[in-house]
Amino acid sequence: MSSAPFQVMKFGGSSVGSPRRLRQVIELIGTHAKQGPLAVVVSAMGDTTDWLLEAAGLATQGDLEGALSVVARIAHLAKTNAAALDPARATALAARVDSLLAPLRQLLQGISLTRECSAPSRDRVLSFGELVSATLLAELLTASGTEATFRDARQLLVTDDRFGAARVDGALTRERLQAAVAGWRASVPVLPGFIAATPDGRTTTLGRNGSDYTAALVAQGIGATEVTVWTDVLGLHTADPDLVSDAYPVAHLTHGEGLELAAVGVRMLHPRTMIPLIEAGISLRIRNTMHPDHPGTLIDAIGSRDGQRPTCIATREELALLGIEVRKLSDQFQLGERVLAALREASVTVWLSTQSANGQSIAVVVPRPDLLRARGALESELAQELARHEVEPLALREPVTLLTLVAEAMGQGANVAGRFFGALGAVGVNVRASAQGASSRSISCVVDAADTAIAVRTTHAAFNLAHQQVSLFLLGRGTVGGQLLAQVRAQQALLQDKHGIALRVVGLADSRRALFDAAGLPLEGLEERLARVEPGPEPRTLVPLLDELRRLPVPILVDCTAASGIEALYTEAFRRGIHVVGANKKPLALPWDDREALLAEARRHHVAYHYETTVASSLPVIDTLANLVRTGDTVRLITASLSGSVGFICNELTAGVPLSVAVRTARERGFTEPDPREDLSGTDVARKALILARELGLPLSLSDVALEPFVPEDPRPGASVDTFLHGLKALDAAFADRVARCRSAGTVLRYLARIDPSKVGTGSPVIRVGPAPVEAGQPGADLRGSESFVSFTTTRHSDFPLVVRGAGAGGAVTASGVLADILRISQALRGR
Ligand SMILES: Nc1ncnc2c1ncn2[C@@H]1O[C@H](COP(=O)(O)OP(=O)(O)O)[C@@H](O)[C@H]1O
Ligand SMILES: N[C@@H](CC(=O)OP(=O)(O)O)C(=O)O
Repeated sequence: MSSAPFQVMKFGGSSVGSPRRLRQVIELIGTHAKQGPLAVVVSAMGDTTDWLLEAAGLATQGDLEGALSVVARIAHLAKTNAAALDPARATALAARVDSLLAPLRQLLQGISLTRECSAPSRDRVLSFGELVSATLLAELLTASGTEATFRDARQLLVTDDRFGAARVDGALTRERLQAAVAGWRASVPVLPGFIAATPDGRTTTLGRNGSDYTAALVAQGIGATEVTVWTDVLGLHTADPDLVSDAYPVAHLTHGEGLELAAVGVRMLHPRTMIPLIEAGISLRIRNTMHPDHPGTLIDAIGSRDGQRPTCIATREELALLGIEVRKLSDQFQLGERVLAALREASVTVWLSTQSANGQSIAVVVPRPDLLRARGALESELAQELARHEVEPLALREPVTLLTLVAEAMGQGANVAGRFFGALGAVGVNVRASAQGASSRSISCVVDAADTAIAVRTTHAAFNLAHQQVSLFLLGRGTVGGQLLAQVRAQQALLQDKHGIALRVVGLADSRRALFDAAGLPLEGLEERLARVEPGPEPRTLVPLLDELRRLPVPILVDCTAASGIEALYTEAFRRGIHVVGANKKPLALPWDDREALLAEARRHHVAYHYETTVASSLPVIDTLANLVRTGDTVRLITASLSGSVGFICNELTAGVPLSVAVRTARERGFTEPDPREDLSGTDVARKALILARELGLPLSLSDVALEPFVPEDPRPGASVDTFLHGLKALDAAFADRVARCRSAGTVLRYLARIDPSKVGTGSPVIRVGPAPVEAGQPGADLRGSESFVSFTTTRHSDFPLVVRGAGAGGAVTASGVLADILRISQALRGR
């Protein structure tokens, strides 16, 4: 037992920030200490380090009172935690906290008097967080029955005097640790992370999140084989789980991938943590204190052999992008070298640098807090050139975020860069600078801070999710809209599991109300929720919501309304890169030039506009016609029964049902437009016929349609729907008579559209819509229920027309057609 190798465990601030978590930590250490020798490294409790920075800032402004109140906050957190864990010794532990913090109070007083906080003073201030937490943890462990001792890291870790981000003297540190470890077996050593000291004993810090670096150095120094970093997430995730709710923990990574992730800014790993681990072949585990049974993430020399394993997206925020450009190209200039050397000299971390191929310009990304220093260094390095106007004034962009994709096997995948930038471009994120390492393990780019969340979510989804997220903004909560919501709800799981498409309804609106949530609206009771929203006095503009929609993955505006004037909103959507799926016929029946302009706008912005359901509901009519035309066939005649509702009414009439009853039933079954006059007047059929004719490229308009209404025009067009339905009774007898005459002639009454392109230029109407008797045996004679049919007579289909036939009306079928259009967009994008 005594020769068994040590285990090193690091507990981050999140693990010791509350009594509940601290209790778990003490239990974990107790369990592991029984199994073998253990060394513990601990961070400051919760946000203590941030608070210490705040206190130093206030003191520097001369606000001692403010600074001391922050110290009181820090003391309160420590005392509360300690008292909760060891109530019997609460008073003694509180006194301990006060005595530990007494020098901090003095230090802040000094800073407030001089109004200056030097780098060494700042590091001293910051050291108190870890000193307090490590001291208390050792005491609480001992009280709980696990013998533990505070070991001051400042006597073990030796660094240079670059305060704030000190460099470790590896050899000296190892020497000291090796000498110390012999005394660590009897009592668990508890070391403060993050802090160290210069050879002459001045306190330094290793840089933010430096405690895991401490743990790695300790492991290397004492010959441990494994370091476990305990935190508040189930391991290293495919992306920051705070930004991407779909991110998931990665089981196994190589040291190389870990190094890359740390180097590009994954907050949970200090940039230098991996180096001692790689040097000594030590594996790193990242685990969740609250789920000690979960294996978390293992990072070791082997990594995962799984070629399909996930790709991580790392983000580093709070950065600034500086651009330097030479006005005239000169061989002697060596701009890049000089810029990087000047920044190195000024101790400015450079997160990314990228030079133009000819060396004429360079962009560097630096931490925002270092910006002044970076500018100063560059301006003095290039002072002469700037004065002679040989160099452009420095260009600055802030705040920006560094976004990096990391994967060991990335070089083997096809077109990773294309997919990465393509995904960003598709959601309108501008890439300000980019770089791909020679290692091919990562590809980085710089985006505006405001775009961080959308950029991470989008690239994460493009590379990691077995499913593709599709964001739907649904207009209209009538029959079709309601059915669509029901179908999305019913199909969601299957679409995600079997087809890899995650449909998310992010918005629902009617003419006066809207609900929107970028994270997705819960579908249960959604329509009722919308109905409860207080309607605005005016029809509301949805354009601001389009601005939110455009930022989501695969944004689609789904129009299930019959609204007029909606084309303005479509145009706004297209301009924002939003696709449109419309069941609404009106935008397609606009004057020819307006319709063409609308379609051109969609093409210009490379977005889809699908409207298959505008003609015969979900029947594949538009698509079939488009394919005939695309493949070079010539359409000679289209005959169609395009109104499922009027078709249904014809069948009811044939069966002896009075007109007024038949219309009412059709409306109740959702076959008619909300106002059945649109169907009975033939306007709706005329629109559909026009849409079809226009698909043939015929620049016709509604006024070109020779239209005979099914039911004579309502003499009171302003009357309510109910009044109109009531009034239909007056026509029952005439219709019964008409049907009887058809029957005796061996025909069936139908309401047909005929599109005859040969009539173009003859003066006869190309499109005719009206009631027509159809002989038994002819297409359309035996339609059942609300069936529609479209028959295409073409050069290739001349003897037997190509017939598309089936249910052509009703909320459910139309909604299914809308859903199919939505899925077409998603599939086309995936295929691409
Ligand atoms: N790729 C990632 N995987 C996991 N966590 C991440 C990732 N990127 C950022 N984080 C954030 O890092 C946090 C853990 O790091 P940190 O704040 O240093 O914790 P601790 O206080 O335990 O050291 C997580 O809670 C998460 O919000
Ligand atoms: N307390 C220091 C060091 C550290 O590593 O903290 P954490 O383990 O909570 O990330 C910081 O906040 O930077």
